[in-house]
Amino acid sequence: LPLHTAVSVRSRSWCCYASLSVPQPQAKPQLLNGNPPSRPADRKEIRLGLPSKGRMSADTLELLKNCQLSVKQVNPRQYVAEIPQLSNLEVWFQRPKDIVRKLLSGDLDLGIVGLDTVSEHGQSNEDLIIVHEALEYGDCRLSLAIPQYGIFENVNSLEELAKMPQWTEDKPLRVATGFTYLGPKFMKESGLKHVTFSTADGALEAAPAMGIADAILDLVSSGTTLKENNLKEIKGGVVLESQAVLIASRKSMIQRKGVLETTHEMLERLEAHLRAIGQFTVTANMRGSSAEEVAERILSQPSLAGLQGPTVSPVFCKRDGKVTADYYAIVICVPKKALYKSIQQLRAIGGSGVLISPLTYIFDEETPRWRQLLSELGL
Ligand SMILES: Nc1ncnc2c1ncn2[C@@H]1O[C@H](COP(=O)(O)OP(=O)(O)OP(=O)(O)O)[C@@H](O)[C@H]1O
Ligand SMILES: O=P(O)(O)OC[C@H]1O[C@H](OP(=O)(O)OP(=O)(O)O)[C@H](O)[C@@H]1O
Ligand SMILES: [Mg+2]
Repeated sequence: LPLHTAVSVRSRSWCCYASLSVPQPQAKPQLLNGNPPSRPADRKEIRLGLPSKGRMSADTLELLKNCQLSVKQVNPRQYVAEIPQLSNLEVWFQRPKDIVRKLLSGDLDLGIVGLDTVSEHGQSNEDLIIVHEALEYGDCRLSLAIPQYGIFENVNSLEELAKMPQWTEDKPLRVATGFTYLGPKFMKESGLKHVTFSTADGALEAAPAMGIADAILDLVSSGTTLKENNLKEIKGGVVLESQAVLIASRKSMIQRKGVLETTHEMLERLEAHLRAIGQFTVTANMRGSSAEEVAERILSQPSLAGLQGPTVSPVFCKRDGKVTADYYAIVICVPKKALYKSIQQLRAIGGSGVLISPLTYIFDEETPRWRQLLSELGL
């Protein structure tokens, strides 16, 4: 019977193809390196999802470029690209929420999106792992906001909002939000009983003035949009602080060849770069009688200790036929914020010819996040 069934189904489908007299337009598969796309289960390539547009997109490409992981995209409307530094990796440009969905469905292995998107669309799914939780861009918060006017004029906290007599079972607080998972969860955890939600894709700040909602729950960064729409945040109303994060599928890291290694390389470069962007390398010359004496002078200044103490090297010159070292070259790392104070302190102890250079990477002996990831994966 199985054989018979197989044959008959096959012949039926042959018939079906034969009856199509008009050639059908076929969706042209997107080719990467000349290869047709493979099915999720048997694909060999590693896939990284990056935001295709919106405010995260340019900053994500910029960060990767600064980590020497430039994305090679043929043109902005092509959704597939590569990072030549990472072999066997495909980059797919997708909307942030689709990146999270596709990580869960196994169609992507890694992704960069805002923490808000992971929390909303990942819904604490165990397969999603946040590999780097602070990529230092896309900063915003998911926050509850209410009108500055009318019955809300003297309401400044979530507690006060909850206590307002206006909210009853028949007439609940109406909240407009795009965060239909996190919103109700937050309100429930905050003990607000009489609440209903409505949703929209954008421009939520208009909802209270339009009479559609009493409050909104949306992303805030500078606060300008709220202010321009006569809305205010309230104490205790922040659901989540968000910034860009690197996420990965647990299943992919464990099962798909090469995903864990690629995650490690990306993590190392990201950590080393993000550590470096806060620092400058400072080199200077100092007159001194010995390297130790120069080092002592440097270490007497609070802003000049560097990451692991100063490097001091003799600068040799020939005088009266003899090779001597009257000067020493010093190299230290200085936090960008403390740069001017450091220069003043260097000058005060006799530093001259001060050169400042940006740093690309600071590699530690070991990356703490990598250890954490391995333990989370049980490896
Ligand atoms: N005002 C903001 N300031 C900083 N980061 C923000 C701000 N708004 C959003 N973000 C971050 O950028 C991510 C992408 O937001 P963006 O508005 O580009 O796309 P989206 O809202 O997901 O889609 P769309 O608005 O096109 O429907 C958000 O998930 C969040 O992490
Ligand atoms: O605090 P601010 O700096 O003013 O930023 C907050 C605004 O930015 C986002 O909107 P976006 O620009 O993405 O428009 P959208 O509503 O169409 O998503 C967010 O939804 C807020 O409306
Ligand atoms: Mg938006």
